[in-house]
Amino acid sequence: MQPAGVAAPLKVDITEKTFRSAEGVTIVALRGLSFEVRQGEFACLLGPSGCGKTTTLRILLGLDRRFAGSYQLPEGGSKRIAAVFQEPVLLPWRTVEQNVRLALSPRLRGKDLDSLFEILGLSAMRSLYPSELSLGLARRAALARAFATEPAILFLDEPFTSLDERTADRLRRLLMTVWAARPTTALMVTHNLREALLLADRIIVLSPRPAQVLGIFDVGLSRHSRDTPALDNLVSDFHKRYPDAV
Ligand SMILES: Nc1ncnc2c1ncn2[C@@H]1O[C@H](COP(=O)(O)OP(=O)(O)OP(=O)(O)O)[C@@H](O)[C@H]1O
Repeated sequence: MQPAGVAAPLKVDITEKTFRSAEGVTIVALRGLSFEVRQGEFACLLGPSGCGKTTTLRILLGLDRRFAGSYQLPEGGSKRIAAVFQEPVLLPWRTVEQNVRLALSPRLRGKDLDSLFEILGLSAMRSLYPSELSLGLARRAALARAFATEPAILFLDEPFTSLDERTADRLRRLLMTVWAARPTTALMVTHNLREALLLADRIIVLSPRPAQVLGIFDVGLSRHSRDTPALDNLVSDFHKRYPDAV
C-alpha cells in the first residue's frame, strides 16, 4: 500500500480478457498482461493492429469491467483521469472554450486557460464551434480539454490517426510542449513506431493478440535530440532488439 502523498505508478496486471463473437466463438484479447508506468512518465503501448491495445485502455478507463486481474491508478485511484480518443468527441452546440470548461471540476471551472490555449495555438479559436474546426484543430481542442483537468493520469488512444503527416507531426510536437509545461503520467496507445520513439520515455512493446509484454524499450535520449537521424538510429536499435514487433 502506497502512503498518501507519495508518487505511485500506474500498475496493470490483467490476467485475462475475453470477448464472445456474434457466432459464439471466444476471442482471447489479453492474457497475462502486466506492466507499470512510473509517476510523471510518458509511456507508449506499442503493438500490432488488433493485439488488444484499445481493450487495455477501455479497462483502465473503467469502461469495461468484465476482465480477470487488477490495476491501480496513480495516487491510489484519484478520479482525475483524462482521455483523448481517435475521435475528438466535442459537444457540437458548445464552443471550444465551453467544451474545455465543462470538463473541469467545480474547483477548476473558473481557471485561467490563456496559457493552455496559447501553447496549443487555439487562442483565436476559443469561441468557435466544433463544426468550424478542421480535424487537426478539433484534436487540439481535445488535448486542451484533457490537460485543463490537471489529470493524475492521461490516456491517449491513437490521437493522431486520420490526419495528414504534416498535421500529425505538428500535433505530436504540440503534445510534447503542453506535456512538458504540465507533466502528468501518460499512457498512449499506438501502432506507429516512429511516433512512439518521438514521444515516449519508455515503450511497452506488445505481442500480437493476446497482448503480452515482449519487453520495455527505454528511449533514453532527450526529446530535443530526437531529430530525423536520431529517430532513424532508434528505429534500427528497436528492430535489432524486437525483430518481430510491429
Ligand atoms: N466488443 C468486442 N467484441 C468482440 N471482439 C472484440 C471486441 N472489441 C475488441 N474485440 C477484438 O479484440 C481484439 C483486440 O481489439 P483491440 O481493439 O483492443 O485491438 P487494438 O490493438 O487496439 O487494434 P488497433 O490498433 O487496430 O486499434 C481484436 O481481435 C478485436 O477484434
